[in-house]
Amino acid sequence: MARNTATVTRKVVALTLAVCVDLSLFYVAGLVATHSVFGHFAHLWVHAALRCSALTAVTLLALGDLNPLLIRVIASHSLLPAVFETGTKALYHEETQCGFSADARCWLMCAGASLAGALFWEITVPDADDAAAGKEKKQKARVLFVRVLRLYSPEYLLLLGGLVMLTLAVLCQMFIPFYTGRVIDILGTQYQPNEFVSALLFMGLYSLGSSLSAGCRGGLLLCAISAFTCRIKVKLFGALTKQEIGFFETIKTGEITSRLSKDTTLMGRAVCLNVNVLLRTFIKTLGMISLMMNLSWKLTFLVLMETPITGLIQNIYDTHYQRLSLAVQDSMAQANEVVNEVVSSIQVVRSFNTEKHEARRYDDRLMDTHVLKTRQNTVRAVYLLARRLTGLGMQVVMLYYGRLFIQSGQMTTGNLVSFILYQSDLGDNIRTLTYIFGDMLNSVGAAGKVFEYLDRKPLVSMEGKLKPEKLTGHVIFRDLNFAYPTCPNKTVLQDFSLELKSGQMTALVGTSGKGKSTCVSLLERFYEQQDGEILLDNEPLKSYDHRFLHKKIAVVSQEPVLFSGSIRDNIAYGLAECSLDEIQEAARKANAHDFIMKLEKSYDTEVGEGGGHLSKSQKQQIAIARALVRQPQVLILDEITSSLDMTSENKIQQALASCPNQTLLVIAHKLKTIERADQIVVIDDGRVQEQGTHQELMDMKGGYYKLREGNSPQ
Ligand SMILES: Nc1ncnc2c1ncn2[C@@H]1O[C@H](COP(=O)(O)OP(=O)(O)OP(=O)(O)O)[C@@H](O)[C@H]1O
Repeated sequence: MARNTATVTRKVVALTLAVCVDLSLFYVAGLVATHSVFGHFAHLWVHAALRCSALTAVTLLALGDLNPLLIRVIASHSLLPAVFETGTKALYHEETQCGFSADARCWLMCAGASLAGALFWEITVPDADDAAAGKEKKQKARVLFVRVLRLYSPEYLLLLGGLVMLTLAVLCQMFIPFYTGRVIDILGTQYQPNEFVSALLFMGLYSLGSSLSAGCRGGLLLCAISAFTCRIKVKLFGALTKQEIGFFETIKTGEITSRLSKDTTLMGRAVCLNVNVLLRTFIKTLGMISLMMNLSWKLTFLVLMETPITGLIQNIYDTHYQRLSLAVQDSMAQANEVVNEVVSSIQVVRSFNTEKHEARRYDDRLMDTHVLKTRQNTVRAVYLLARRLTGLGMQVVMLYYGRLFIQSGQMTTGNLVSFILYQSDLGDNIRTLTYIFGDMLNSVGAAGKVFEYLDRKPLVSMEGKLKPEKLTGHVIFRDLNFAYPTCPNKTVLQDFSLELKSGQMTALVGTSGKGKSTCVSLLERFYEQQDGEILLDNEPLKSYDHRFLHKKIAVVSQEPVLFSGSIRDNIAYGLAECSLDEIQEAARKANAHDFIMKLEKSYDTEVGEGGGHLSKSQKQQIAIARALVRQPQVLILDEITSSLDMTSENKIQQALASCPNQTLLVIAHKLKTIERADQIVVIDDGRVQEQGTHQELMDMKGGYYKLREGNSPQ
């Protein structure tokens, strides 16, 4: 706080000092000028340079630094009288005495003009100084914007059509106020039917042309936007599904769906529509200014003085509004997250009777959004008030001068009416021009988030190319060290080494949370180990082609996951060509065929969302069939017996025994089911504690023996 006060004081002192020095120099310059013996203009320019140097020195001394805005203000303020005088002399052979006499009005005019100019520059013209963080952000936004435009390339034809229509619409629209003024003039003076009819005819033609072109423009641009959004959504979805599993654990589902649904739409719509609005407004503004100049250049300059003030208000508003918009977006994503979580776990919510608690949680999140939205609306209300007041003030001034000009014969009543019509539109256009930059940055913000995901390289690479014709399924885990990306400090596997011999059954056992499923996740390449390597047939796992690997290594996990669709679709999931015979064969092995045939549409029965129409053991059997139909070389069964009855379990065991060349990795808590395994590996705290056959381990009376004893009721 104290620091802020000191800074403000220093700035006020600097300003006062600069004004005093400058006024003294300006006054002295005026006095000397009147008695000058050498050329007026040389004198004027020398003084301009002197003032410029003095102001720079004073500001540097007081502030210790000069930013680009200050340099611009100082330079334009010091040089304006000299430039103005020289220009007037060169163009009109006149002298205005603005720079020659020590006139305070001249000083005020120059100060106002240089401030307005610098302000306008600051708002509209980008600064090349990348050092400032804000500027860097804008620079980045521009790069993103150009990138979005490039992505529009397949729709360029539609966009071009839209732009042509847009130009036509704007040009036609611009002439309507002009003819309105003309009609008033014709009616106000001596009525001439021919002129009246022709003015009306032109007005009608221009209105028709403008409406038709505007309609076509809208249609073409909306088509382009729709095609673009679809393309980006598919692209983003593709990029997302390629990310490693750790990515989905760190990013919330709500955030991902929000990027996919909202940001892609915002990016497509806003960028394209912004370009449309920008061009339309730009063409219109230029046309209007030239028509207004034609009607009265003095009044036009007066009206344009409103621009820097509007720009400043707009700039302040944009900064606040954007910040609040981002906060609202985030807060809405958090509220959606609660809904996603509750809907997907509704059974848990019901059984723990936490409906009210969840509703409160949702309410809390919505309240955050509400507070932010209220703030956003307040900012908008204040902005609208400031904008209206400025506009109103300018209209009063314009009407006052308009009346004077009509009285002095410089314009007609019709001219003034046309001028007023243009002016009301011009104000809006200039506001739009300034606002559109803020809005572009906003929409580009959404594009930035989409690109962030599009450009993200998955941490677990999928670029392996190896697809050997023969695979034996010999797996080696060598000196693995692994921690999950979400808990990088908690080592789950430590110096973990294990060999899965080809065609043999290996069982991983151990108490909960010791790292058994983690081995499976690493074998599936869901994560990348920090140290060590996993070899499949003596080749690093990562060098295998992604599709090939997941056809050759299949997993049936603890929680079977099915997708909505038929049973047949679910069993053949991910396989381009898979006959019904193969599907039935796999279903028979998984002991699923009998129950499937009893269903009304047998293999074409819909399983419902997440397999909701089936029981847990039926889902598990289909998941097993899905793994078996691929005829994998390495089959992993992660605790599948928990949801199977004894008959199914026995049948599946038999079926698996009929594939003698398959490497089988089984994780089991029911130790009875793995007694016949070729090797049993006990895992404790991420290491192999002991390994051997059932009998060997029982004889050792170690960890396995204890587990077995604890397991004995089974
Ligand atoms: N996605 C994850 N992110 C962070 N930590 C995890 C993740 N999955 C598992 N863990 C942690 O890693 C450790 C080992 O988990 P893992 O699932 O491999 O154990 P497990 O032996 O298979 O247990 P269970 O028999 O209960 O399935 C546990 O402490 C667990 O909390």
